[in-house]
Amino acid sequence: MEHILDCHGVIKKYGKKKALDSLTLSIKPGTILGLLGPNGAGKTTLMKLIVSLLRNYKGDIRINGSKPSFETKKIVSYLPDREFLYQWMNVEQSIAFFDHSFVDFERDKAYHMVKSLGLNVNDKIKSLSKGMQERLSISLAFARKAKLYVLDEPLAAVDPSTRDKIIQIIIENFDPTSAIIISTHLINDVEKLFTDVAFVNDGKVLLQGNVQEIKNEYKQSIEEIFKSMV
Ligand SMILES: Nc1ncnc2c1ncn2[C@@H]1O[C@H](COP(=O)(O)OP(=O)(O)OP(=O)(O)O)[C@@H](O)[C@H]1O
Repeated sequence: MEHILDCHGVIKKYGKKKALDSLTLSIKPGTILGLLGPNGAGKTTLMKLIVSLLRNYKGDIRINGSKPSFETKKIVSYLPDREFLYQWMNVEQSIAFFDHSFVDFERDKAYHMVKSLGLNVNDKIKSLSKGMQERLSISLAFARKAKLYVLDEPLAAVDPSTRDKIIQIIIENFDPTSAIIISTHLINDVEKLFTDVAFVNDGKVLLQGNVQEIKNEYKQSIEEIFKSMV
């Protein structure tokens, strides 16, 4: 089966600083990968390379067989780790904006998701709390019918019960011909979402594999294994 994402020996430097140091990672369709690593491990750098926001790297990155480019952006839905919504818009205008921006955007799905997460279409973005904006951002990212979803710390600001609800929505809507990468520090809270995890530290992948197989092998929780490795 062809990988949706293949990264091989990826090196990315900022000046003399090596943010990624021969990083190798691959993802098959049907994978929900937790990208786990401490601050500064290289998670955001890797995600920005995948979504073609950063260039000038060494090694090889392939998305569905192609190098990251304007073309691959069409099949990758990206949720950055910073606010990206236009504050002057309301929820409905944000949905319309995404609808115009992406051919794979499913407007009805977006309406359904924002509604089930307790948002009103007339809510002004600037009046929404950080957690409410996160609910909208996640709805917009998942309303695209993408091949690869790249979500940088998407669940940090939402309360635990909303987090569970979002996890439920992601699982219910997950198309097994696609794949998701999610970076997070909230290992225990979101572990149930992952089929696979990759531990990243100092720009390298220390361990990647299926969650259940890793747990069986190490006989510890993912968080315990993670803490013993990084
Ligand atoms: N624009 C930049 N210029 C210089 N160094 C950078 C830049 N962006 C990131 N770095 C450095 O690259 C390394 C990896 O950073 P990155 O943001 O990818 O890590 P991260 O795993 O996403 O961290 P966090 O969990 O804190 O968001 C860090 O040492 C960081 O200081």
